[in-house]
Amino acid sequence: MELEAIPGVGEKTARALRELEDPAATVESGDVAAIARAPGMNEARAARVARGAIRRRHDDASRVLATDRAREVYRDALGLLKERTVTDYAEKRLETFYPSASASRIGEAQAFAAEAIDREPDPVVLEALSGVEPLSDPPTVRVRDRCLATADAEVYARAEARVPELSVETVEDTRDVAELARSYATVIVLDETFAGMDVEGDVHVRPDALETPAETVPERLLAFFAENRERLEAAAAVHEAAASTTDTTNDLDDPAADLDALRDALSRLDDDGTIVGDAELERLTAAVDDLDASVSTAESVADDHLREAIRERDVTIEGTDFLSLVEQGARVDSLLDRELADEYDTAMERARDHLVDALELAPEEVDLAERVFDDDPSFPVEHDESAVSRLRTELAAGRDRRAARLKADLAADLGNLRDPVEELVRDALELDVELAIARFARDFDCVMPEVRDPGAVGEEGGSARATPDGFRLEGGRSPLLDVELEAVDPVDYAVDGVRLLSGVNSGGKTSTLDLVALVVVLAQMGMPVPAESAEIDRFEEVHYYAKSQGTLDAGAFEATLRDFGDLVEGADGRLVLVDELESITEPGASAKIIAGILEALDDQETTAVFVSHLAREIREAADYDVAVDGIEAVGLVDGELRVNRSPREGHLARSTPELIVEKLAEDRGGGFYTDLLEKF
Ligand SMILES: Nc1ncnc2c1ncn2[C@@H]1O[C@H](COP(=O)(O)OP(=O)(O)OP(=O)(O)O)[C@@H](O)[C@H]1O
Repeated sequence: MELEAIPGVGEKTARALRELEDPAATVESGDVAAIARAPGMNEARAARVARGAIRRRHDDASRVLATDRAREVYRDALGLLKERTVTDYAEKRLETFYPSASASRIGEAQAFAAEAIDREPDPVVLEALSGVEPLSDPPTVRVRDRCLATADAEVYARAEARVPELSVETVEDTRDVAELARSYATVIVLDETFAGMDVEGDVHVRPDALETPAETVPERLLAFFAENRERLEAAAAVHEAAASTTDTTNDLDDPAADLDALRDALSRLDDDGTIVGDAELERLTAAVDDLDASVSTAESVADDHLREAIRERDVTIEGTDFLSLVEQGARVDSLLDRELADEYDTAMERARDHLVDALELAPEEVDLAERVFDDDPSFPVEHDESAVSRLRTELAAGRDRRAARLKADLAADLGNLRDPVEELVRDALELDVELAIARFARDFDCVMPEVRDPGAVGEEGGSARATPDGFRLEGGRSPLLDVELEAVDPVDYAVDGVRLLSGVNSGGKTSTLDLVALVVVLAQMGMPVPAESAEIDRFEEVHYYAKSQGTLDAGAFEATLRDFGDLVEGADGRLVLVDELESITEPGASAKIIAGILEALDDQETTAVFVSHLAREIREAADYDVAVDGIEAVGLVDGELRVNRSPREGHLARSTPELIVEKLAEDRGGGFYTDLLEKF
């Protein structure tokens, strides 16, 4: 796939995306975290790329959100969903859901959401999700005791790119390789031509070394798993929590990775990528570290023994010995040797035993240890430094061999888990996306709406675009209202064509427009909507104009009129929601302007609701029979309006002033108020 063909992906972004392992598949997967792994990419940009890929797949160039207020409603809708995520990933992933006019895109998103809303948002699963994050690549580890060698310039370049962990050295002949083997513990030669050479040291000829990084640099896998340990454990916990809930709707597919194998592998790995939990490696490591201290303690053990022995011994010196001692400076140790030979042997025995015990030496190491204490007798006892050094070299080599073998074994196990854990984590993160949708649906008693093909209903044979069927809501309850959900009165409202919506002050006209906009935006995102039932046309564009704050100056007024000029000349299949357009200028002119706009829209296949307090005046100014709906006050109770929030079709609602005059007329029984009432 041409990455540049994705809307919003330029040359620079495409170049970054090409750094991914499988750019096309990753971008198509919608996996925001995986896309965000491209260099210089963050999750917000990754979400835009994923959205672009979705648009491309569905050949969807629609721009449903046509006005600022429509975009605000989308942000609110997205906000309600995002509030219900646990992970940052799910927040960003939800941004790939946008209101679309493409039937196939809406269908795809609806299929995802329909499955999601069946899930049970179990608190244990949500808790477990809090530790899950997308897997991250640790910084490159430098391995200094191993190198790659080649005589080929091309192989050299490839080796540097593929295995940045190791130095790559140029060699021309076996002598060069031998030279390298003296500086590096292990040399991996990449050229077949060196096969069969006889060089001392740990030298391997492995032309496939670049293709088998798990063997060549097991450290890479170990570092990856060490870095991601907590995320992996959390993802495993999510799978287990999901599997253990009583509700089977929570089951994830069988986890991609064998969780026991994963836990076992992780238990063998330290946070710095080294091996833990191997008694033999621990013994060898401790032996190397404690060697000097143990030698010196062993000396003390021997000295203590000798000191004790000497203290308790009566030594008789023959006269000649004594004389030679005095005259010739004969050494005391020769005397010691003779007099305390047995004791000295015992002392050395104890020193050796101490060393073997303290370092927990294995039988094959004992021989070297014994040589540390087989010097000439002396007091205090002295060790043989070169024997200590040999022992140290032997132990360190044993430790390194063991560590290398364990690393290779562990890397082999982890290599099998590398791809499955990607899936394990992605499934857990995707579960969070689904649970957010499920919680949203539950919190607001949502239903999956029916998104109709425009013109598909009510038109014989489904000819070209028919009269719009608009929208039909039953029991809609807007989560955006400033009252508790329990206190929200459900709203029924169905509109096809162009309507004026009249009603008392604070009756809920603006809230009705908000509800309609929210339901349409959510529905075209493929999401459930807060209603008992909802059917909507698949709108090409949503134009929602909020009420202006006060009268506009001449310039702003002209700009607004131009907007509406464009609007009436626009394409079919739009939803137009306008709130009290009259507030932009004086009432007389407003009524004429609104009437003119309604006339123009009525000729088109547009669904429109204009909220206005000037319904009567507009009707008079219009040259056709404008349809008017009304949010009615049922009456005034204790100075408070009782309202039926569901607009009544074909009904011009009485205004608040009219209602108050009516009440006064009733109270006083005739006179001024009754006359006044007649003027309405
Ligand atoms: N369906 C509803 N359920 C409960 N309360 C509602 C509902 N709709 C609106 N309200 C309440 O009424 C208030 C006023 O609603 P809204 O602003 O939509 O009325 P309006 O008819 O547009 O008012 P105005 O004519 O003054 O512009 C809201 O802030 C909300 O508290």
